[in-house]
Amino acid sequence: MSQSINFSTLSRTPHLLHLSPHSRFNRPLTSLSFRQFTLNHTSLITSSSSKLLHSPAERSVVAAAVSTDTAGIEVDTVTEAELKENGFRSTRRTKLICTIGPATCGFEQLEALAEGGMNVARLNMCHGTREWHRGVIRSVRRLNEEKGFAVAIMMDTEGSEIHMGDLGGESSAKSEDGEVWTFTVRAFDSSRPARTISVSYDGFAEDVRVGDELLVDGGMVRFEVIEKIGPDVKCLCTDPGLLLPRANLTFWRDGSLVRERNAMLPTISSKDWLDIDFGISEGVDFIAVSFVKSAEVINHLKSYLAARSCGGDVGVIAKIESIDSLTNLEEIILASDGAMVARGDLGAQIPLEQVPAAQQRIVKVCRALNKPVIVASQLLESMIEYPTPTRAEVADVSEAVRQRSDALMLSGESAMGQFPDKALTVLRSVSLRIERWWREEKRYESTPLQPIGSGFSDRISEEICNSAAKMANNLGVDAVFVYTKDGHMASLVSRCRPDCPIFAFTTTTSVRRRLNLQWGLIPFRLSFSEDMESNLNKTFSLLKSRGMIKSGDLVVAVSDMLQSIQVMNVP
Ligand SMILES: Nc1ncnc2c1ncn2[C@@H]1O[C@H](COP(=O)(O)OP(=O)(O)OP(=O)(O)O)[C@@H](O)[C@H]1O
Ligand SMILES: CC(=O)C(=O)O
Ligand SMILES: [K+]
Ligand SMILES: [Mg+2]
Repeated sequence: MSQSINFSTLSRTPHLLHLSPHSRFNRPLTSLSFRQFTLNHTSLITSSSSKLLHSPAERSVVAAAVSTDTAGIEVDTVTEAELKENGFRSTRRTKLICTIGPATCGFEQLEALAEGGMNVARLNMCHGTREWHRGVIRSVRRLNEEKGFAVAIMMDTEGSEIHMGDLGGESSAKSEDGEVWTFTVRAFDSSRPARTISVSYDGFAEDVRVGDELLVDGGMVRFEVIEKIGPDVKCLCTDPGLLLPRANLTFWRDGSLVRERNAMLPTISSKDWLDIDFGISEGVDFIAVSFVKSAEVINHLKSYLAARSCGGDVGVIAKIESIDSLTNLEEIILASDGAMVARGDLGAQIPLEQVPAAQQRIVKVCRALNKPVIVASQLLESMIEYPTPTRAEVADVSEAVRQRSDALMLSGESAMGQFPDKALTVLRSVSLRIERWWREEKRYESTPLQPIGSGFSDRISEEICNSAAKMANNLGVDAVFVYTKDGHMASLVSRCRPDCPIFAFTTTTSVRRRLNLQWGLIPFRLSFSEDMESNLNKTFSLLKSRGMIKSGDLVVAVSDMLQSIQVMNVP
C-alpha cells in the first residue's frame, strides 16, 4: 500500500486535499492524494455561485439542490449582521449562557438577551414553577422560530444537596451579627415564623453537632450551631448577610466539610427525574446535572434518555461542584457531553483558594477529551446591583476567556439582577477583546492535543480537523467550513481553537442549537448532500447572496461525508 501526497496547483483553482475521494468514515483509508477541480466557466448555476463544478451530473445536482431548497440557510439575524458589518475575524468565539429568572423571563427581555449574544438560556429547576419554566421554554422556541435565533435551552437540576426553603415568598431575609436563628426540618403551613429557616434535608438535625459551622451559599452568611432541640437547630449568626431563597447549606467541623449521611443523597432525586421528564417533553437541548459524584449517574441518565429515544437530542452536562466530582473528574467528563465549573457550590465544598486551580484543571481536561466546558458563577456578581463590574470581575472573566473555555455563564446577574443586558454586554466585550489579544499575540498553545478517537476512522477525522485548523492558522484563512450531520466533526475543529471562526453547517435544527455551546462555532442549518462540491457551491451562493461572504475570501473546508480538506477562495 502506498501513502502518497500528490500536490499540484493551477491559478484560481481550488485545491482539494482528499483522502481517497469517495470513501466514507467506516472505510479505513490508507492513501493520501491531491485532487484538483478545473474551473468551468459555463456553469449552469447562477453567476454568484461557485465555479467548482466539473461534470454535467454535478452541475445538475447543485442546480436541483439550490432550486428546491426553499429554506436556504438558517442563521440568526445577529450573526448575519455581525458578519456583514465586521467580517469573519470579529465574531465572538466564547459562548454566553444566561440564567433566566424574574428579571428576564418576558418575551421582549429574552429577545434583548438573544440580540445581546445569549447562546444558551439556562433554567434552574431549584426555582420557579413548572408552568413558569414551560412559559420561558416556549418563548425561547418562539424567538428562534420567528427571528432565526438558535438559542439552546439548558435545564439545570435541583439535586438533593441541603438547601434552605423558599422563605415563604420573600425575596430575601437579612441576618444580623449575634442573632439566633432556627434551622428546622419542619414545614410551615402559613407564614414563616421570625428568624426561622426550613431545611430540605430530613437528616439535617441528626447530622449536625453543637459547635459545627453552618455556611449559607458557601460563606455569604455564617452561623455557629449552639443548640439542638428535636427537629430544630439553634444557630448564632457570626457573619451577617442576606439569606436568599433556596440557598445552599453546608456544614463544617474542624475545618472540613461534614459529609455524613447527606453524602448518600441521590444525585438525581425523584423530583429531578420528574423535572427531566418535563424537560424531555418540552424538548430542552441540555440537562445539567447538579452535584455529580461519579460517572455512573451520567451513564444512568444517558441510558434513560436513549430509552426515551432522545439520546442524541439532549446533551448531558456534568456540573463539577463537589469534592467527589473532582476526585472522579476524568471519568465523569468522559461520560458526559460537557461540563460546568459550578464555582458557587464548588467554593463551598473546597477552600476558596483552591477554586482557580480546580477551574483550570477542569477546563484542560474538557479540552483534552473534546467536551465543551462552561465557567459559571459570580463572574459579574456586583452587576446584580450595579451597572458596571468591578475590575476584579473583568479580570476573572478575562481569565476564563484566556483559558479558552467554551462558554461563560451569568447566574443571578441575568436571573434577578438589575442590569441583565449590561452584564451580557460586559461578557461580550471582554470576550471579544481577550480573544483578539490572543490572536494578535499569536499565542498558540505549545502542548499538542492528545489523540482521543478509539477507532481508526475516528482518528482520521481527528487528524483531518487538526490539520485543517493548522492550515487555517498558517495560511491565515478567513474561515473553516465544516459540514457535519451530528456535529462531531465541528467539535473536533472547535477543539483546536483555530484563529478564524468555524462555520458549522448541519442539517438539523437541534444539532444547530447544541453546537451553539461550543467555542468558535457559528452554526448554520442547511440541507446538504454527500457531494462536497455541490455543498460548497450551494453554501457560497447562499452566503454570498446574503452578503455574509465575498469573492476572494479564503476558506478551508472539511466534512464528515468525505474525508478531505479543501482550501479555496470563494469564487
Ligand atoms: N427561575 C427563577 N425564579 C426565581 N429566581 C431565580 C430563578 N432562577 C434564579 N433565580 C435567582 O437567581 C439567583 C442565582 O441563580 P442561580 O441559578 O445561580 O441559583 P443558585 O440558587 O445559586 O443555585 P445553583 O447552585 O443551582 O446555581 C438565585 O439564588 C435566585 O435568587
Ligand atoms: C452554577 C452552580 O450550580 C454553582 O455555581 O453552584
Ligand atoms: K441547580
Ligand atoms: Mg450549584
